[in-house]
Amino acid sequence: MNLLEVKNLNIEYVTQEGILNAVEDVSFTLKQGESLGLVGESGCGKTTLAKSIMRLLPKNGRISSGEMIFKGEDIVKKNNEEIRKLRLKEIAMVSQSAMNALNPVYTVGEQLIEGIRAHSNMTKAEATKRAEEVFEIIGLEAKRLKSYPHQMSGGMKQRAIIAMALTLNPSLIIADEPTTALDVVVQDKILNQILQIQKQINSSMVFITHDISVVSEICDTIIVMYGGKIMEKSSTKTFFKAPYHPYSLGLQNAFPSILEISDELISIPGSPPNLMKEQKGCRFQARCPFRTELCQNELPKLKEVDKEHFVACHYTEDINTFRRKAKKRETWKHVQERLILEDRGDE
Ligand SMILES: Nc1ncnc2c1ncn2[C@@H]1O[C@H](COP(=O)(O)OP(=O)(O)OP(=O)(O)O)[C@@H](O)[C@H]1O
Repeated sequence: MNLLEVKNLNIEYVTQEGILNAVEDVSFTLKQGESLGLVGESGCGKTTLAKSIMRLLPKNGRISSGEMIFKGEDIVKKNNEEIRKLRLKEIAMVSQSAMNALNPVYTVGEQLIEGIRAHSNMTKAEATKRAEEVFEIIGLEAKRLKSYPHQMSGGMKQRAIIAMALTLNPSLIIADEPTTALDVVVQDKILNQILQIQKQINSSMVFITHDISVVSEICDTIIVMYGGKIMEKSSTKTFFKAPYHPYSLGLQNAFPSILEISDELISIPGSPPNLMKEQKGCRFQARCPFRTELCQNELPKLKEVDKEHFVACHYTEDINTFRRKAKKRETWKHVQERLILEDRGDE
C-alpha cells in the first residue's frame, strides 16, 4: 500500500531577482516500510522537497502546483492545525540543523518528554518510560536524559534528536543528511540505528544525501535529482547494477566506495544550473558528455526503461555505449574543455 504519493509537484521561491523553480514536476510513491534515497548535488532541490512534505518551506517558498497524498489525504490542502498534528506523530524529520533546535536551558529529557506529551495523551510517567526506551534503542543511557545539550557530544546530540523524532513511531521519517557533520565511524553506527528503528516500527523513510554509497547500503529505492527534476528512479539494486542516466553514471564514478578496484575516481566537470535562469532542454545537458542538439532544445520525458525503472534521457537505447564511455577520464575531459570554450564565448 502507498503511504505517500507525490504527484506533479512544483515548488518555487520568490526572490528579489524573480521566481526560482526549485522542484519541477516531481512524482513518486512511497510504500509502507519502504526507504527511499533522494540523491543529487547541492542545490538540486532535495531539501526543498523534504521540507514541503512537512510543509516547512521558508516564507518565500510555495508549492505552486501538485499533490502530496499521505494516507489518502492531500498534505498540500491541509490547514496549519492539521499539519501541526501530522508532524512528529505521523511524519518526523531528522536533520543536521535540528541539533541547533535543542534548547540549552532545558535538559534533553525535559524536552523529549514535553514533545511526547504535546503529541499524545501519555502521562508524565508513561512519557518518561517511552523516552528511556527510545534512548536505549538509539544507544544512549537513560541517565543521559538528565543532561543539558552542552553536556553532550555532537554524536550524542544527534542521537537525542533522532530519539525525539522517533518516539511516537511516525509512519514516515524524513532524514535530511542526518549524519554528515559527524565522523565516519559514528555516522555508520547512527545510520544503522536509524535503519534498525525504521524496520522495527515499520515506518517509511525518505533519506536525503549527496553520497550515493550510503543509499546503496540502506535504501530500497533511489531517486536521482538534478536541477529540480528527477533524472532517474528505480530500485537501489537495479540502479547500482545498471544505471542509465549520464548524470547517474557520472555520480557513480565519483564515489570510491561503490567503485570496483579497477575503476577510476572521476568527478563531473562543471556545476549545476542556475535555477534563476530559464532552463531549456535537458537540465544536465551542459555537463553531459553525450549531449546532442535535441538535448539542448527538448526536455526529455521520464520513461520506463525496465519494470519500475524510469529515466529522463533522450538516448536510453545507447546505454551500453554510454556506460563504456562514462568510465573513461577522456570522456569527461571533453566536457571540461567544452565548458571552458562556452565560458569564453559568453564573455
Ligand atoms: N529560501 C530560499 N530562497 C530562495 N532560493 C532558495 C531558498 N532555499 C533554497 N533555494 C534554492 O532552491 C534550490 C534548491 O535548493 P535545496 O536546498 O532544496 O537543494 P539541496 O539539493 O537540498 O541542496 P543542499 O544539499 O545544499 O541542501 C537552489 O537553487 C537553492 O539556491
